[in-house]
This record gives sequence, C-alpha cells and structure tokens, in this order.
Amino acid sequence: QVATPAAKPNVVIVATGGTIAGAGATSANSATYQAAKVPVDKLIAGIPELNAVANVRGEQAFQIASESFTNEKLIQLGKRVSALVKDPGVDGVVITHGTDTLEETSFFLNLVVHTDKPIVVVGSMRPGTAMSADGMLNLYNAVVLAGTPSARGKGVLVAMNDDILTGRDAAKRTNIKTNAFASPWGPLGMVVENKAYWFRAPVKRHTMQSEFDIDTLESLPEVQIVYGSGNMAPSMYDAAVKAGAKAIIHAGTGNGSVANYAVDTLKKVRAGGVHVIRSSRIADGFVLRNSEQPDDQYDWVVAHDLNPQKAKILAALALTKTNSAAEIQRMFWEY
Ligand SMILES: NC(=O)CC[C@H](N)C(=O)O
Repeated sequence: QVATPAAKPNVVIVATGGTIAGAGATSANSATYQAAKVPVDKLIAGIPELNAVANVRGEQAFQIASESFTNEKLIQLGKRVSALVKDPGVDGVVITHGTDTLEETSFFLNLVVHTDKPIVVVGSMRPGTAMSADGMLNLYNAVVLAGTPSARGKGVLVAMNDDILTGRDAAKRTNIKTNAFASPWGPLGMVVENKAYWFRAPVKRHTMQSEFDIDTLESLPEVQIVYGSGNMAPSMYDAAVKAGAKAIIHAGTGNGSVANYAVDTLKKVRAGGVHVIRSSRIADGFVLRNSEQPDDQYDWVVAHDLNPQKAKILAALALTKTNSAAEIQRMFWEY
C-alpha cells in the first residue's frame, strides 16, 4: 500500500521590505544596495524549492526599509497577521522584514497576536543580487519553520543564518555579517535541510498567554529612548517629555546607571507623571531593581534583560493597560 504523502502546509508570506527585498548594482555589492525594491511574488518565484515544502502565497504589506517603521505600521501589520492566523486555511505566517527594527516587530507580535500557529520573522544581511546572498536560504528556512507543527506554541520566531531565535530575545548585533542576530540566552534551535531541531523553549509569557491583544489596539502611547553616555545633557530627557513621551527608556551605561547630575532631572520627569524605565546600552544587559539607583524610592521601573528598543515596545503596550509603575514592573518581569 503506497503511503499518501502528507499534505503540504499552507504558509502566507507577508512582505514589508528590507534588504531581503533589496538590490545592489553588482554582485560584489554585499553592503551597498537599495533596500525594499523586490516585490514578494518575485521573492517567491526566486525560490522554486519552496513548492516542495509548502503551499505558499505572498502579500505585500509595505515596501520599506525597517528603520522607517512606525507604531501605525506595527499595528497595521499586527492586525493583518492576526486576521491571517484566524483563517483555518492558514497553517503559518512568514514576515519578511528589514533587519534594523526586526527585533522590535518580532517582540511586538510576540506580545499581541493570540495564536499558537507559527509566526516567523525573517530578513537578510545581503541583497539577493550579491554573491553568497543569505536571503534565499533564510526565507526558505522561515517557510519550513512556519509549516512545522513542532513550531506551534513557541511564540513568534526569528529565522536567520540557520538559527531559530525567539522573537522576544532576538537582537541585531552586527550590521554587515550574516550572523547578525543573536539572543543573550542563545537560539531555540536550528533549521537544517527542511527540518527544525529544538534545544530550548521560551519561558516568558507570549501570544496566547499575553494580556495584550492586537485586536483591541488602535494606537500606542509615545515612548522614547534617551541614550546614556559620559557628559550627558539632562535636557535630553526634558526633550523626550516635550515630544510627548509617556515613558522614557533610559539606555544607561553598564547596570542601567544614571549620571549623578541627571538623577534630579529624571526624578522631576517621574514627578510629572512620565515613567522612567532603566535599561542598559550594553549587549546582554541585565538591570537589577534598586541596583545603582533606588528604584523603589523613585518609583522607577527596570527593564530586566530587555534592551532599550525592546523595552520601548513593552512599555508602550504596558501603558495601554496601566499607569502604575508597580504594574509595569510586573509586566517587565513576566514578558
Ligand atoms: N539588512 C537589512 O535589512 C538592513 C536594511 C535596512 N536598513 C532595513 O532595516 O530594512
């Protein structure tokens, strides 16, 4: 009796732009190119091998370089993904995305899309026109992952350079090389020749367990980041408040430290009703509450292990639920 082949999964690729859709003048241009040029159908047509692993169709949500993402685009993308995963005919979703803010989008979707279906965010460091372009295999791996049943329930995933990273932790660490993304806590696994191999699973709240829901969101409160350095200008915090920030992410040196000449400004910011959240400018930062600064006394929040750009996403979502620093801190411990 001939075994009937397993039905191929139905995967939708939602394209937003980035280098994975980029084009350079010559094959030697691995770092000089224009992002967001190639439409999704051409990306799919360029990888005929996709037909062997999934039934794939594409949608062009945007065609932009990801440094140009806005809160409005995050919400628009989130709502589209939420609608797609509700479709019983869709088994998984891939999002092609520029790598500059890929980590913000993957974390945002991890927090707001209520599904256990795989959602895989993917980009590339070289345009498809370059020698040893990485986009084709990254996209192929992302589609394999989005159609893999064992990828269900693991939250939003990032597929880059053979690694499977969690959308929560994935961060861009270099701006030229193909091994650009990493997590402070390591990858969840790898995709190798059409198969996902798992070694870890996320433990923080995400997707189905999240209290945030894209279907109830129409906008996000303003949150801005102020970068810590020697000889800072405390007026930068005032400028963020003037720009409408409801929370300021302090991207502090080391332990999320605050210069002694800036503490009073941040205390005034908090007294004015704007939240202060201490993150760290270093890679793999980990900010302990009441270390270096008396957060309890100042009613400040610490970002835990989240880098400033990730903390900004969670802070904005937290402010849609509460204005209590204690509640915001709980969310930073749990997500
Ligand atoms: N590798 C990339 O995707 C970077 C290109 C562009 N800055 C973007 O983020 O869209």
